[in-house]
Amino acid sequence: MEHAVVVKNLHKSYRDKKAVNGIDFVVNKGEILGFLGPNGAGKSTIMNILSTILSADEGEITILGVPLKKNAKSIKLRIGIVPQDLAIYEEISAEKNVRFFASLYHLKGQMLEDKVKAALELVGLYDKKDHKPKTFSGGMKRRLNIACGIAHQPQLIILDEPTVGIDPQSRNHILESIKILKQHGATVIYSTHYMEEVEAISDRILIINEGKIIAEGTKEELNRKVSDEITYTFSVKNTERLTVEAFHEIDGVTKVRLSADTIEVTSGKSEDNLNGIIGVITSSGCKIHNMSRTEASLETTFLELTGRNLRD
Ligand SMILES: Nc1ncnc2c1ncn2[C@@H]1O[C@H](COP(=O)(O)OP(=O)(O)OP(=O)(O)O)[C@@H](O)[C@H]1O
Repeated sequence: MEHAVVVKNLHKSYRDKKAVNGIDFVVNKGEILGFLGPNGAGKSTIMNILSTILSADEGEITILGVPLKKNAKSIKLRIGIVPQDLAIYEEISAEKNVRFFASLYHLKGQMLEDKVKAALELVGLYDKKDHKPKTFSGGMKRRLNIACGIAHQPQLIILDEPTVGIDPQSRNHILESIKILKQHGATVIYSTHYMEEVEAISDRILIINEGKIIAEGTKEELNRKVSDEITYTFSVKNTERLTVEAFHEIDGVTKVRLSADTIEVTSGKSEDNLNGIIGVITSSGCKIHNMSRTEASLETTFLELTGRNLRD
């Protein structure tokens, strides 16, 4: 797999505060990498270092095949940066904003106009191109911020919490836009503390906490790291004749909890034993009213790995 970004042993401190504490990761070409971590985890620091805005104290970074050290200027022209704080001009039209930022990348003439139009269309603001951002909602400003960062059609796009505090419609629009950028061949690094966003769009997820990467993988791989188990919960009547032992005779069952109207059976995920479990219940004369299944979610995985809730 070709790598768009390779980061080795990255460190960054602000005076005595260690914000990034020796991290290594790669970003595969063409993927959306979700950077998930709570406030203060170090996400912005890493995004700013990759964006060439901040310099690292220590570490080696290669972006699009070029070492970042000594090549920041040329790399900057090949990447798109969508900063956490809005970087738009409130008093000039949306179109002029995008044109200004795109022109910083040496675009001119018809090529510039085409890319400005494409960027405004991507974020759903082309019909508002003549309006000034001061008249926009928070979500529209965030969308314009993205258009400004990506209009030059960079190979690598770095977005730092691009959906903070916006309406669901704008959020969905932004997530869809990012998927389209990937379809057009871009590599995307996306930092957020919203679990559902990384779940919705990431090919791979890095979980960062206190300046360290504590887990990485696809959503499924991360969940498997914490638990390979599934719990079936049955709402029932007449549990008097049921015994815990009867369930433990079924292959894969690891835990059973019985109460007057509920049965919880935990089992290895890969076991094909649901029929056996239901058989034990019904053959004892129990009537099942309802059943649900619970697997480890990214939320529970995060809690397990960090001891912190993402929304704290
Ligand atoms: N300029 C700075 N001076 C001193 N400390 C800083 C500075 N910038 C960040 N920090 C500290 O470094 C740590 C990492 O901050 P960073 O902004 O990278 O985290 P984050 O994961 O992006 O959080 P957030 O979601 O709040 O932006 C935090 O403890 C933060 O307070």
